[in-house]
Amino acid sequence: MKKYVLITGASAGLGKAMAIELARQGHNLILVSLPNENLAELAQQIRISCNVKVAFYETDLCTRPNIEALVTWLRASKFEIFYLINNAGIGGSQAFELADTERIERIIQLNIVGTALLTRLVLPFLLKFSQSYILNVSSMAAFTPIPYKTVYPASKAFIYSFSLGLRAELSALGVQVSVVHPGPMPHSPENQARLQKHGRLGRMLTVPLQVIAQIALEQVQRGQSVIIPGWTNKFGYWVSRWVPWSWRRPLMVSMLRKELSPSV
Ligand SMILES: NC(=O)C1=CN([C@@H]2O[C@H](COP(=O)(O)OP(=O)(O)OC[C@H]3O[C@@H](n4cnc5c(N)ncnc54)[C@H](OP(=O)(O)O)[C@@H]3O)[C@@H](O)[C@H]2O)C=CC1
Ligand SMILES: N[C@@H](C=O)C(=O)O
Repeated sequence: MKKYVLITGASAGLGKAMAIELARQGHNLILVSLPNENLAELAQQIRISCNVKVAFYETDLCTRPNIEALVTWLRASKFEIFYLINNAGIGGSQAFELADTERIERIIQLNIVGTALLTRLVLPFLLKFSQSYILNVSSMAAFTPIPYKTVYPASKAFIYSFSLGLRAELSALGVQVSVVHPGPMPHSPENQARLQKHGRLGRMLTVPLQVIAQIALEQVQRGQSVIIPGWTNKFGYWVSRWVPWSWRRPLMVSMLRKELSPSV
């Protein structure tokens, strides 16, 4: 039987890094992301370099019909899926009063609704195995409110709570649920520009993409529930638990205002 790992948001960033790492370990993959982002080329590169099976499906996971169509395709193709990685997610920094309502809706649809619905619909595939895995990608943003990001951290707090609840519910059925909380990942020009504005702090919080992918996948294999890559992010988690929000709030406001200020 050919077992597959299904990864959403696999065309770029962390999703792509995890796809490559899993293929190196010999896993067959199903890659999902938005149309027209060279997913076919990536699939072919991975097939050739890692000698594994790679299928791909291009869709916008912001709508329920698209998610249902994806799952219909998975069933029709008779894939045996033992590992689901819910990685696709969007965010960004902007004053809430200027935010486009469509953008707000897409963040919630993709990060929250899409993750919950896809997980529910893929679960029957996972339950066919005596041991299977779900890895949800949250963010360090899950642990604190963030002004000028507002909806994004709230969506990632959902992923954190959803993952822990689901883990408690599904462990008896042989499905292990983990959640990873990356800090900032400067792999796109937009993210690099934002991080540069935080100078040394931004650099300290940054863990290379491949390292995050390796840590996340390794910790899943060890049965870890909450995965926080990098000691600076672990310290950030500790701060979010023990330093009152009233103390952290002015710092957050100033950091995020700096991030939004025009580049010099
Ligand atoms: N970037 C960062 O600093 C951090 C990111 N995260 C989280 O990590 C995850 C990966 O982030 P990152 O690697 O930066 O992401 P990228 O923006 O680099 O890539 C996002 C991936 O998701 C796909 N995607 C975006 N929108 C949709 C959609 N509507 N339907 C289907 N696929 C979609 C993209 O597809 P396509 O290429 O086709 O557009 C792409 O493959 C996300 O959940 C993010 O919230 C957490 C902490 C920090
Ligand atoms: N992708 C998110 C990273 O934290 C963001 O847009 O802020």
